[in-house]
Amino acid sequence: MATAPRLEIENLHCAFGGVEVVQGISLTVEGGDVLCLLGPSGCGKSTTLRTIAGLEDISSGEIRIDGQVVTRGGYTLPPEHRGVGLIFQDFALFPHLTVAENISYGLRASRSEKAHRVDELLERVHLSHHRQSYAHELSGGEQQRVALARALAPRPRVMLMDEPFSGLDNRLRDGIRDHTLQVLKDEDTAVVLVTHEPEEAMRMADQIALMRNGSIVQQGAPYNIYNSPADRAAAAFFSDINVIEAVVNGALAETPFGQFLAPGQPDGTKVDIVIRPQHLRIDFDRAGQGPHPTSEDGTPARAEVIRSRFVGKESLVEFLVHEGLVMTATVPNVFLPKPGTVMWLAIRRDRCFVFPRKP
Ligand SMILES: Nc1ncnc2c1ncn2[C@@H]1O[C@H](COP(=O)(O)OP(=O)(O)OP(=O)(O)O)[C@@H](O)[C@H]1O
Repeated sequence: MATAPRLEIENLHCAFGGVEVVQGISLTVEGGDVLCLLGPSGCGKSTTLRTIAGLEDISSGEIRIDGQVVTRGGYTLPPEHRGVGLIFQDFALFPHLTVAENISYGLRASRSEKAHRVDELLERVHLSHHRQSYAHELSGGEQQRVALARALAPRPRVMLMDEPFSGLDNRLRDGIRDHTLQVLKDEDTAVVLVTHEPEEAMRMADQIALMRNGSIVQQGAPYNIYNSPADRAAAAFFSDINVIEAVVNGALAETPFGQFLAPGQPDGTKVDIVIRPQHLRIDFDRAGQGPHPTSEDGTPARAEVIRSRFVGKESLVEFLVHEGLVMTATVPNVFLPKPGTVMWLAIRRDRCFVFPRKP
């Protein structure tokens, strides 16, 4: 018989004072997998997480862990019986307990089993030398690792993490994220991680659920979400975008970069053609001529440099294509053409998206 997924959420609704903030969310997470709830502030990420923990009542829907119903309209298994671990932004360590005591605090086991589990986790989070330290003697990163070990100690079936890295120093964050991910994978727990940072979601997630206004607008592996966004806003959530506005005529949208296919869109439909700055190609002007059109890049358009800036690994060059259409290209390394320089821009056809415009 096939085993049930570690965590299943079915058509979850949750409201505060009659206002629905979670509107029909369904999700599945397997053991050892990380699902990131990603979205702007107020879209309902934390509320969803809190319903999984059993800290928030739902209006309707169902939550199951290893096939066992933990929340259903009118029934809620108390948080302590769900087998879930929680890590929030403030690690909330007990200041009067040592690192080892913090980790063993929630463990219900014999003294020797506790000692064994604490040793194992201290090793896993590289803090064996700090077992007798107190929270105030640890750096932010070390405190985060104690919080992780403490949440993992009872071997939770599901780990819930709400912006767990946002209080950490920028320079440390990447290393701590990678290490945390490794520890979570080794423990085979199913992880739901809330974040509003796309880079964090891309780095940590096996699956991203992109949320907006209480609903999931798109769900998939980071690569797929980035490369096949569901709509203009989904594309814009992950990077700056360029948008060319056009109107459909005969299933085609006419632009300065040639025609784009708009299959299934009736004549007169307004569409947005979306392209990320790194997918514009730049070429030099040769006596008023640009490069030849190709099937890969379509027709190039003449454009004038407005501004160029070097921002570290790459340069940002802003172009005026025509009145009302400004486009930005990113170019690796240093490329700083002067304002007024005439160049030619082309769009990588395999990297652009055509979306009907939303009102
Ligand atoms: N206990 C509550 N009572 C009333 N409204 C609430 C409560 N908790 C959350 N909300 C509202 O529900 C909506 C969703 O909040 P939630 O915290 O889930 O969003 P979020 O996506 O996690 O945002 P953030 O990233 O800012 O934490 C918000 O409009 C918020 O004001």
